[in-house]
Amino acid sequence: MAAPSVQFTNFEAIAGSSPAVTQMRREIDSVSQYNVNVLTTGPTGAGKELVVQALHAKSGRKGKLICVNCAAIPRDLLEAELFGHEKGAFTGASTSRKGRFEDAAQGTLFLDEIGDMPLELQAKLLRVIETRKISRLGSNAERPVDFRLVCATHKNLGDKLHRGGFREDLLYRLSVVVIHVPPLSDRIQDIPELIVEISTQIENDGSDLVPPPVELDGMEELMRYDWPGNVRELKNFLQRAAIFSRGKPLNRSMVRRLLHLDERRDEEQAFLRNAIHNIPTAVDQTTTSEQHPKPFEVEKSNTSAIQTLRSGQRFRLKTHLENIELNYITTALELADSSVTRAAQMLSLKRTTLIAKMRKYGIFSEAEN
Ligand SMILES: Nc1ncnc2c1ncn2[C@@H]1O[C@H](COP(=O)(O)OP(=O)(O)OP(=O)(O)O)[C@@H](O)[C@H]1O
Repeated sequence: MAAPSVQFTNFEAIAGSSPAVTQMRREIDSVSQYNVNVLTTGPTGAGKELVVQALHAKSGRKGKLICVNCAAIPRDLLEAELFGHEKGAFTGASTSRKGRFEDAAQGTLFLDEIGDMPLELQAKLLRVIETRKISRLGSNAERPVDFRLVCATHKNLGDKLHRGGFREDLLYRLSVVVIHVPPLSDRIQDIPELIVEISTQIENDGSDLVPPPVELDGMEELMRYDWPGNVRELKNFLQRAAIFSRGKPLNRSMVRRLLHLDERRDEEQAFLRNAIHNIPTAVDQTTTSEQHPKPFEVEKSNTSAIQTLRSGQRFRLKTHLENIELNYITTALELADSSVTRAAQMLSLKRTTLIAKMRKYGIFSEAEN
């Protein structure tokens, strides 16, 4: 089986001129010539692999860039994948085979999701880093290997280390240089440049898709969104836009539709109305919990949490809860004709607590009474 190597990426393919991306490019530039281990960190879809491709492209190393995703290969196969095996080393090993360390000869070995590497293999990796030699499974012969090691993780390896899931000595070895790729929400000013670069990539990827131009109000909407799936989510969005916009430039309402923002808002508002109408009030003293489902019961039927958490996209509970809180407060104020007192009753909050929350979110109520 041929080793999975990836296309070289131009340094220029890393779009963005925010301070964070400028710094990232500078770090790639400085470190690429040296054969030191590099760890790239950052949330999923932020561009870690792109950094690794740029590091390899700029390194001048003659061999290939070989990628191994430690989370995608079953534990018991990962060792043979990395180290290779001799014929008969295990059931089914009918021929001998090189491993990825050997495939990366004079090139770069990229171990993605290194945080998922089992502890036993971490010990073996540490030894290879120290000796620059490997033994294929089923053989005691040591073979010299010449590779440059780059690893990536979206997990906090420090946390994993404290829980005993990652070796401290290996972490120090891997992180001679750490290049952090920040979430897209921390460099929102890069979005226009990213759209240009990614649209060109999509136009040239053989899919026949042509992302539409973006109007000013559409761009504002895109820059307001928090992109939990980072640049990958932006790319998916542009592919969706190319399919559904029928060549029309993207304005605010199309962007909202394609991001399903109105549906999310409607869902939350419907949930809120349902919840508010089921809160027993002073007038409705006789209401019992049997007659009206509690808000919790309404929430249990909501499958969006399962979908979001299973999607693999970065999810921030704090931001999500703040959005829900803000939505409840604004809707309660709307339903209460801006009366803070009545809105506070609807939300079962003290009036002073609601006022404090309104200040936090910058909400002003003219009909404050
Ligand atoms: N700065 C950028 N400029 C252009 N394209 C980018 C940039 N950052 C990311 N991309 C594109 O976004 C997609 C996701 O990036 P990438 O695969 O590098 O993310 P990742 O952090 O490695 O994700 P994961 O942790 O899920 O493996 C890719 O198609 C990549 O080309």
